[in-house]
Amino acid sequence: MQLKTLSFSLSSPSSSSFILHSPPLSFPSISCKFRPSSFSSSRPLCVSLITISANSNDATGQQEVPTRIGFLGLGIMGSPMAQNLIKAGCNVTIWNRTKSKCDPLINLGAKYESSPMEVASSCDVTFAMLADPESAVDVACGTQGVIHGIGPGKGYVDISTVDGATSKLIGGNIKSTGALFLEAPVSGSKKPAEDGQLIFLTAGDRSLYDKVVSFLDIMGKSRFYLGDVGNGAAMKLVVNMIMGSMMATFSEGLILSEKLGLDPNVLIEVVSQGAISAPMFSTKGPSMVQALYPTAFPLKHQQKDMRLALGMAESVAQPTPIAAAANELYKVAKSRGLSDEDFSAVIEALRTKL
Ligand SMILES: NC(=O)C1=CN([C@@H]2O[C@H](COP(=O)(O)OP(=O)(O)OC[C@H]3O[C@@H](n4cnc5c(N)ncnc54)[C@H](OP(=O)(O)O)[C@@H]3O)[C@@H](O)[C@H]2O)C=CC1
Ligand SMILES: O=CCCC(=O)O
Repeated sequence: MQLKTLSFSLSSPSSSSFILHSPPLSFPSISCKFRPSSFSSSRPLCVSLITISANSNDATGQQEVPTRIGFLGLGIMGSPMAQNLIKAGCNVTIWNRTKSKCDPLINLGAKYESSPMEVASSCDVTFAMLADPESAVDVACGTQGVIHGIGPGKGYVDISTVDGATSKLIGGNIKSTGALFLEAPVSGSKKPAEDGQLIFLTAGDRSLYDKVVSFLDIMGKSRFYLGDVGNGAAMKLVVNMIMGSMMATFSEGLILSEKLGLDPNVLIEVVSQGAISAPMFSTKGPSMVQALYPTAFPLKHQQKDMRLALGMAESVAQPTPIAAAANELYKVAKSRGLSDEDFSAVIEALRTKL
């Protein structure tokens, strides 16, 4: 193994691409973050990358780094992710169904196009961060969708949390145009998105992964390359299935401690010092005790992920009784009008009148 430091400049947004001399495509699948030294958008950005090469002869590899970046879907996650790209000096073109959400990013220097098709047509690589399978398919493959603007030499990176079948459908349509496809769902919520600390779970075209690592490293703290399309989606859904069940059982514990006359804040403290300590409990617990649910991860999306994870488990005949029970709780919470609250509002589904 050889450690190698590479530098390149993103200071020429008008050129369509530039060449980064890179190692062969054989470096390990797990990479850590190396942050740019500055996030000022007013001067050229120098990004330093350290890549691990299994081969000391790297003179053969030349990697084209895309310069025109598209970003579709500017919700809770997409907005700060696109903002980090803009602040890092990238040349970003945006689109969102609700146009008003584009305005703050346009003020930061983003270009705007009026459809996913036009964004894909004007960019080298287009990222998308959409709500669910339906919106991800519509934006990629609908009448004004990405497939009508993308083609050979371009790439599409779908960061939305969807199931493997949806990702394969989108990937197949993108690749039929001659473009490359990468699924790249993320772990980490609103704050990690703002702080550029997301964890990317990628799968698909390895050559596209290699082209976009510098952008993933602006938005995230680590990245995994997991092979064929569907593996990133599956990993994401397993993680979120665990998270959804954890939150449901944590909610039961908080409610039960209250009913028993215990101080739930003390419960949170006890949990935080023991083997089941988790950042999620410490950060969300105190607000839950106050019945406050400021939205970082909407409850409707958590229920969507439980539903998709259960479907995935069904497809391989794997029993997941805990997740199935937790899913029912999220469905009750949705029926009580809590869809747009943070998913920690699932605790409300457990409140009963004595
Ligand atoms: N929030 C979180 O903590 C995390 C979320 N995720 C996943 O990331 C994705 C986005 O999440 P988040 O940003 O929180 O969600 P939001 O609900 O805040 O944003 C959803 C985005 O999808 C767009 N959208 C929804 N329906 C359509 C449609 N039919 N056509 C076009 N665009 C549509 C919305 O547009 P509009 O503004 O017009 O409504 C918006 O841009 C989801 O898949 C979620 O599961 C992953 C990790 C963490
Ligand atoms: O999909 C949402 C994930 C939220 C998190 O990882 O904190």
